[in-house]
Amino acid sequence: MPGSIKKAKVVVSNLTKQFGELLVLDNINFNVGEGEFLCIVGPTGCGKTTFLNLLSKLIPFTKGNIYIDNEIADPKRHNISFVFQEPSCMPWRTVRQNIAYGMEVKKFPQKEMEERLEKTMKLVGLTDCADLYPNQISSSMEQRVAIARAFAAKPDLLLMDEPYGQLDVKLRYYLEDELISIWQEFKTTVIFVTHNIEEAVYLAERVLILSSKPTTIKAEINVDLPRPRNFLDPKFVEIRKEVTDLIRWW
Ligand SMILES: Nc1ncnc2c1ncn2[C@@H]1O[C@H](COP(=O)(O)OP(=O)(O)OP(=O)(O)O)[C@@H](O)[C@H]1O
Repeated sequence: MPGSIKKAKVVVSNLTKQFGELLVLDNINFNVGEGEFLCIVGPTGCGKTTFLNLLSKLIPFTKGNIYIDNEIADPKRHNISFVFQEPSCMPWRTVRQNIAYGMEVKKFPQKEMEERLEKTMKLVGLTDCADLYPNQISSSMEQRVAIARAFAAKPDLLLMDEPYGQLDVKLRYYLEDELISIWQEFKTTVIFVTHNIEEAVYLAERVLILSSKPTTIKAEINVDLPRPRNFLDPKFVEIRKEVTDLIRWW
């Protein structure tokens, strides 16, 4: 874990998931540091989405446990936000109202809500569209709204499931930089799942590499490169190759 991270925010302990006879996740153990950006990569069908669903307690696990701030993770007590591959905006709310939603639910004081709202919209370049409705903006803009909403609500843990999977490469590079800016500003603890090894090495402080089923953690790679990262930096290329070699299942 990078030296700047002192405290474990999330502890995943002996996590096991079976669907009937099918053992998907097999005794997974790891910690996520407070404010860390962790990426998870792994072969198709190894259980990445299942894993995020377990973390957010959308589905029950077979064995093991997840702790947040040393307590058993509980969606009633902890704020676990999720950003999916498909943007999910409420069509009857404007951009501003969509971003404010999580803060309203959590009853943020009005002044704090307005400050965070303005700051977030600026960080993701949405200030000029604040009063538009989701059907008036592009789907990449909608995804920015979903991401802004998730960060604005001060989650204990933010789970991201391939949020840029549908976007073209150029736009994705741009949004990845934007994501790092907002993460650096709010110091949120993030778990980001992706198929894309380059994306993982670009974003993460640490990459967890999952095996194929029954899935375990095959390796863990620290990415100690300065930001903004450069895809052509020989050290970047070296880490990308290391992750690729570890994930290779063909
Ligand atoms: N509700 C379910 N019932 C039975 N099996 C399931 C269920 N959900 C997922 N699985 C199985 O669990 C395994 C892991 O699925 P999951 O979607 O989590 O993988 P993934 O790594 O996210 O896949 P991908 O890389 O394609 O996104 C797969 O074999 C899938 O068929």
